[in-house]
Amino acid sequence: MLTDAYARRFSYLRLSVTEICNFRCSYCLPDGNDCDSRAGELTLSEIKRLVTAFAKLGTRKVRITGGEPSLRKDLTEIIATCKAIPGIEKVALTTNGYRLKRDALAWQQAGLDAVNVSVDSLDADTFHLVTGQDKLADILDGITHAKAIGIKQVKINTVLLKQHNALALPDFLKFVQQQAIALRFIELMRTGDNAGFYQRQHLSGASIQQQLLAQGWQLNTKANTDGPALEYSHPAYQGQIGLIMPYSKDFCADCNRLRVSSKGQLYLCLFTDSHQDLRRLLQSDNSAPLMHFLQQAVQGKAFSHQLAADYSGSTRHLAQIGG
Ligand SMILES: Nc1nc2c(ncn2[C@@H]2O[C@H](COP(=O)(O)OP(=O)(O)OP(=O)(O)O)[C@@H](O)[C@H]2O)c(=O)[nH]1
Ligand SMILES: C[S@@+](CC[C@H](N)C(=O)[O-])C[C@H]1O[C@@H](n2cnc3c(N)ncnc32)[C@H](O)[C@@H]1O
Ligand code: SF4
Ligand code: SF4
Repeated sequence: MLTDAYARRFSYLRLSVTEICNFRCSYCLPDGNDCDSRAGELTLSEIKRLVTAFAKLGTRKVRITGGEPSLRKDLTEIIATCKAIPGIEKVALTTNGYRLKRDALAWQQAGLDAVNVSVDSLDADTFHLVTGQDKLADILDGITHAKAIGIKQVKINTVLLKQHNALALPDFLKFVQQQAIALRFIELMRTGDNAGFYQRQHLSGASIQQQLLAQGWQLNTKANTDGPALEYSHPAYQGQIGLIMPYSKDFCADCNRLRVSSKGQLYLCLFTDSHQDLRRLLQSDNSAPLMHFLQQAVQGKAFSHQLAADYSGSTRHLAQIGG
């Protein structure tokens, strides 16, 4: 099992498969792609070797992310490859939803267990303004479709933005009252590129948490491979509300995840400036050297990010490593 110096165990791999994205989310890639090349993206066989080594070291869940992972033409094969690796129990995807309606069935048939879709506003104009794409209705249809075809877990991610969705809690609550879906608010994180935007738009999730508790929402228990969200349920609501609050105390204490970028770099944390190139260890089916490297590398994982000191490491934006 991959275990770090603080006895944290890593059962969850976040694997980015591309840095490319077709959206222009104002907190992430406001000017669109700053990388227009697919050169150097991990190939299917490199992904297979990578995930095999992680699985032998105790990884049970792989979340495929990006950039926008659905822009990879071989995404369905990537899902099937990850799902077929002994030890991998759950294959999940984080997507902007652009290809959900078209491809969700193929992904589900390839073994996709879970999909998280970014929806920053339930108002079509605001959604357009924040993401640069006038596609809210399409993406909501895609979410309905993904649930209807039997993808076991479908969730929504909403970045909390002072200007755009700070006052929209009643709309989001109404949405989850009628839909059996978990909607998670993510506190906006400062990255290398978004300092000014962060200053203007960051909002703590604490007041939403207080409102939920005051209205009788109850914290759900977590599985070992779950991400950092605190998810709450209420008997009068079909869905759940979650909060991802990286600025809160002890957020990193139970970190269970590691990241590999689409170019095969190991990131021990979302916000670090040191990453290690794994590519040379992905050229052979012998997992042993890669497993040994990972076991050593994980000892260098810091206890926590340093966001409170405005330090984002070398992370310019989250499309670079998949959030
Ligand atoms: N700071 C920090 N933020 C994270 C971490 N993991 C997830 N997030 C934030 O939460 C966002 C949404 O995460 P998802 O890709 O939906 O994955 P998840 O929350 O692990 O999802 P589940 O597997 O459903 O629990 C990420 O893009 C990040 O913005 C983390 O380890 N550290
Ligand atoms: C980087 S995206 C990659 C996957 C896909 N393109 C998507 O948007 O779901 C993953 C998640 O990170 C979130 N995200 C991006 N930049 C962020 C930031 N600076 N702070 C908080 N969340 C951010 C997005 O809203 C999205 O839910
Ligand atoms: S958050 Fe996702 S969809 Fe939006 S620009 Fe970043 S990578 Fe693209
Ligand atoms: S910020 Fe780093 S240490 Fe903290 S939860 Fe995220 S990946 Fe883990």
